[in-house]
Amino acid sequence: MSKKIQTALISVYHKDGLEEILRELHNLRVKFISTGGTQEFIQSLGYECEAVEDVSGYPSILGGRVKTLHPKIFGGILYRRDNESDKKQVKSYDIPSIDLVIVDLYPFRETVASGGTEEEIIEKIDIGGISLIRAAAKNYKDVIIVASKEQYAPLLDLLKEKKGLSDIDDRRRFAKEAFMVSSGYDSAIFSYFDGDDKSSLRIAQDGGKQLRYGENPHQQGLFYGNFDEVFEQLHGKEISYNNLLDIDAAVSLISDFNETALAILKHNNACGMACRPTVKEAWDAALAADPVSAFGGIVVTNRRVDKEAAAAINEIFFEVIIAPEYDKEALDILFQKKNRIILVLKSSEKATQRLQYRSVLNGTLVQDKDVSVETAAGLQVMTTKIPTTKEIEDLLFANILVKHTKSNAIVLAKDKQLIASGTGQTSRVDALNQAIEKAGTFHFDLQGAVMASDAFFPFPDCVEIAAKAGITAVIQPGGSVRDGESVDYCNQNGLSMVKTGIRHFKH
Ligand SMILES: NC(=O)c1ncn([C@@H]2O[C@H](COP(=O)(O)O)[C@@H](O)[C@H]2O)c1NC=O
Repeated sequence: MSKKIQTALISVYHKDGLEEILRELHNLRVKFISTGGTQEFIQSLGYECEAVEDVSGYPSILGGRVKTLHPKIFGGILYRRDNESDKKQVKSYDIPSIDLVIVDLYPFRETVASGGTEEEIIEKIDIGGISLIRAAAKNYKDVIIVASKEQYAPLLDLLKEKKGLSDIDDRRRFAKEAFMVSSGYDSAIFSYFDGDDKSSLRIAQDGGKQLRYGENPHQQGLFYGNFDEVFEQLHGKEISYNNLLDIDAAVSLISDFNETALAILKHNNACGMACRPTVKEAWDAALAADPVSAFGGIVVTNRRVDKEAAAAINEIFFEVIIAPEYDKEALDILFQKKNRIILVLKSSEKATQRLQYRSVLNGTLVQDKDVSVETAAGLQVMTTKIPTTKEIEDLLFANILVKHTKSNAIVLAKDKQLIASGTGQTSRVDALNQAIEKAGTFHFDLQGAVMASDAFFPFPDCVEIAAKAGITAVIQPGGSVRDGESVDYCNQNGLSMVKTGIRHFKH
């Protein structure tokens, strides 16, 4: 059954965006009841508005901690319009009927994010507003609840197109959104109190985006997150589930490099990467590692893409390009392919969360993101031979790459260029053999190249194979009971080896 709005209770923290709603409600002769600041705002626009205090007969107390929390307000929202006993009670206690509630909660998340003090944060835990939302949403059969500014547009549609008349489906939709707001709000409060304890997991992610499908077309997919906060999409088709996985891997990888770098990724692993003075040179060197795999991949760089780089990149087919900036002429070239996704990385900080979540069995695994980036100062030389300065640069370069490669992983590099990697293998020897074979396929000379391993060498077999292939320096976490055997082999065969003490498994 359609219901008409007669009285609206409005209590909003941020007043902006309300003007048009007030105008429409006023045109529909809706009566306003409001809390202090909101009442002042409504009256400043020339509309009549009754104070909550005048309805309840009770002042706002405790510095505003208690203002709407009164039976006359909550009775007016919660009474069942088709229940005779409720109707009698409402009449006898002189409770007004409230059929629209508009709330914008205290900005709790924002206060935490802006580094507010504990006292400021606690005061931003909204009590009355959240209660109004829950009450109105519970009684959606009779009441419309607008629990955030996101719902102003749907409310305006209702006011303009349906002259304020709502049916039960409309009101239930608003109620659903309201519970999303209230549960998200409480989860944020819980997370703040929980801090680093992780005593239990409450995740509230608003606004899930339906993707075309999941990993495969027969699977459904959704993305919960704020893509637009991280990227500006300048061009191309809709981003898919697999694109998002690759984009995440690409941004994580490139964020670990300070100098000009470019990587090409396929299925979350880098199949090409190099650091060079210009993006074009980095592209050429990255592509050389594996021009076959690069086809259809994701390109990411940490520098502005110019015309020269764009022209070179444009020569092969790839799905996505990510960069912090593009020259206009570069975009003219890159726009040539209709579906190509062109992204501006606006903020790499906002691109990542401190924690990683993964569904396992009937639960969720949570861990800190692997943000460790090893430096020369932290390396411990294990062999009598000390790596040269150039080898150390290559070792650190390869070590970052191996951290971002699926385990078991081996990365071979030279002159800050990825030569080849062994990815996601069930043994470290297999990973190394895969890398050596691939280097051969693309005619790389491994003489003087370095090897990085994501975890320690359980046996000396890897250094034996590597030495025979021409590798001269090795970086690994260390920690195997047989480290000594690998070190002995290196010493006898003129290799240097450093350990980082940090394992980088990526399962
Ligand atoms: N204490 C209460 O009874 C109460 N009732 C509503 N509020 C909040 O007060 C704010 C609006 O206050 P004002 O209209 O005075 O600017 C809104 O964010 C609303 O969610 C309250 N404040 C916090 O709990």
